[in-house]
Amino acid sequence: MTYKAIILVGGPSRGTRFRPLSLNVPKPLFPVAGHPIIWHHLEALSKVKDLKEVMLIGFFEDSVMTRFLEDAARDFPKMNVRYLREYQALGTAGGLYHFRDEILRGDPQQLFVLNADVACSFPLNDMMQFHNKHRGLCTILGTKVARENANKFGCLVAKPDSNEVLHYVEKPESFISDLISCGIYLFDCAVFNEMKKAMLNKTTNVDQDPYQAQDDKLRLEQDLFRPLAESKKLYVYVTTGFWKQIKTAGSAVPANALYLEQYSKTSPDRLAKNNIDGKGPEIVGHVYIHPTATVDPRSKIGPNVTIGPRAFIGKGVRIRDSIILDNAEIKSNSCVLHSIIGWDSKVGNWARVEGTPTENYSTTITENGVKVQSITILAKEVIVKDEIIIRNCIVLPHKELKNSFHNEILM
Ligand SMILES: Nc1nc2c(ncn2[C@@H]2O[C@H](COP(=O)(O)OP(=O)(O)O[C@H]3O[C@H](CO)[C@@H](O)[C@H](O)[C@@H]3O)[C@@H](O)[C@H]2O)c(=O)[nH]1
Repeated sequence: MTYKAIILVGGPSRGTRFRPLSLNVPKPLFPVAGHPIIWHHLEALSKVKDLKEVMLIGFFEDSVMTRFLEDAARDFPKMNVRYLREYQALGTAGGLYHFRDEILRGDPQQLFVLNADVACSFPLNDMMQFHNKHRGLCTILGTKVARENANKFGCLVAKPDSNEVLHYVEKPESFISDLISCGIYLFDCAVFNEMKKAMLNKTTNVDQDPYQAQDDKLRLEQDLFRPLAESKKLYVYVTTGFWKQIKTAGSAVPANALYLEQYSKTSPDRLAKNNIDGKGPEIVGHVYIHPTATVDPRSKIGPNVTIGPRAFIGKGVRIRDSIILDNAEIKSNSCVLHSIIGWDSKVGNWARVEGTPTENYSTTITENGVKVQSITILAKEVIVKDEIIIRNCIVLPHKELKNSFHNEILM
């Protein structure tokens, strides 16, 4: 059996909820646990035997992906990783259908398709085993979420014994199931025939099907999964591993924590350790420090912290549950909690940058005109002066903050 994989990376117009961080880097390339979000997808795919090619499909300009593709070629030399650009947003199945000849070249039998905006333990080999036991065309990776969050996802009702999907409803208005789609799929390549039918159905049955969006996009969720479920060709593999959607900028922080925890089990050498002689920063829990970062031995870091390339962390600094991006500086005795500190930003001495951990899946930034409690984000090149407190704020690039702020979006 030979495999290929697709990562649906979307495009510039889709990164809006990831602002202000997507102003500087496209969301799929935002670093989490020391690597771009989709690097983690590649790492998981690299462990699938007989998977030789990964195609990123999206509508970003080609140049956006160049550097990432070079790094991927270095880090995953056994896989050919390429970028295929849609001339416009074609929908989650539209790009696959458009590039079908390219995808089917070399005659792969099965195809993984992964949404870019998720953090996951990616149990791909388990999905393969499950997939090869049923007679369906598609296995969806499923997970359970809290009932009140379920309608933000594709919801599945499956037969308890076989896990055959009986109903698939994308973001239903009322509750139908707490079993949801993780946006990770394994298809038999024969699914392209079903896509062709879905495409024809869409172009000929305009106005007739209330479930279909009336536009020229082809979507896996609305146009393909329902007919596949009706013809008993759709199955769900329910994972107990971790999974989290990365929609807002703040959701990068919990995603970071999940990947750091994974490192602790699969590659503990990637994580920072306390020096045996007690010299060096005090490390609490899971922490990733880029080798080019400078961290003062009198600081205390962790848990769930990533410190990026060339960052500088001064003496007496306390950081937890945060991502410090490239070349950021946190000066002496400052405290950074539940926050993202943007590229080249500077936090002065005795300052405090603090957010609120959020467990829900809300993507709204304000409610009734008031900023909701969430991770604090300093975008690129923000300066926080000495002794200033920034709590529960989103700060746009190039701002200099000379006063303390709470619960605000600072433009
Ligand atoms: N290439 C390409 N990619 C796209 C397009 N539209 C969306 N994507 C990519 O497809 C993924 C899904 O994005 P959305 O369409 O925004 O859907 P969603 O709200 O994230 O919901 C999807 O994911 C959930 C799990 O995270 C699922 O539960 C849900 O059913 C659905 O698949 C993202 O990685 C996005 O970048 C497109 O036109 N072209």
